[in-house]
Amino acid sequence: MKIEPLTCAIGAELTDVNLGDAVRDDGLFQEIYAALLKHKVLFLRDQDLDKLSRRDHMAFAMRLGELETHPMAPSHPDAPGLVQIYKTPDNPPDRYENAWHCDGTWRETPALGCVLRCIECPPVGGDTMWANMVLAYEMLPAHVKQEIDGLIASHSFNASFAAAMPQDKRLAMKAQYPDAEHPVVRTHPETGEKVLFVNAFTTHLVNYHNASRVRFGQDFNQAGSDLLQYLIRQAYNPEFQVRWRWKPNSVAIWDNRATQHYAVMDYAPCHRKMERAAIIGDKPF
Ligand SMILES: O=C(O)CCC(=O)C(=O)O
Ligand SMILES: [Fe+2]
Repeated sequence: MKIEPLTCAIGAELTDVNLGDAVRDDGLFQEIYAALLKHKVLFLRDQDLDKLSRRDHMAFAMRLGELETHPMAPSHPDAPGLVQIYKTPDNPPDRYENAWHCDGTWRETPALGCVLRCIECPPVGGDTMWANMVLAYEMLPAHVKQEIDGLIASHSFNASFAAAMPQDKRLAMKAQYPDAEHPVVRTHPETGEKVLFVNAFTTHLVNYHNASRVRFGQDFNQAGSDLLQYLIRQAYNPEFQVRWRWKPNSVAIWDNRATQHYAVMDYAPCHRKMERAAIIGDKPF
């Protein structure tokens, strides 16, 4: 297996390897996992269904942990647990993955990561981008790092994906997934790296207003929301990003604990079919 970095910031392509082999080969799996922790998102081409079956797609993901179910997206009929993200003329490209986000921060335990395969894609367009949120944290000015140390933020499903849902559905979702609170800076459980952990699902800073300091005499609510917006914007910096051009049978594996991503919706009225196994993560600290 060869590992070729795609940018200075994030992402590497794995070549000369079939992901299916890593289901049964521990050494290969460990090598891929080490590359994932280092590069944060890995890409592979030509992982056809006859080489990497749907069952093996799920089995590879299950080496990382238990599979997550999705409240809205349907599962594949032959592979329950594999979520279909199919954008077709009957299910036209909508506007819910084209926001910089970290998967499932509206849950108590956001996803550890995902394994996403492209089944069908438009001739051009429909790329996905990822951002390195460890680097985004590192590059913050020292006084901002100090200011956000110990801050907690609230995250809501309704803040992003559900904004366009009918109210009764939205309320049902809220009952099932009450808002979750997570540290603004989380520690990666395996690498120990600090990660800037706010995104499109983050609604407000929970304990900023209680800070016992006056900040330029400003209203704390406004200052807190300015600070949150500034932190959320860090993922938008191209210096922290990689952009991946899909082909059928390309696969991306991302560490959701250290990244955000954005699926570019620029391909209507073309089709795009993706299949995704998400892995349950732990509670951020
Ligand atoms: O379709 C994609 O490229 C990614 C969509 C997404 O946000 C996800 O699978 O979590
Ligand atoms: Fe996502």
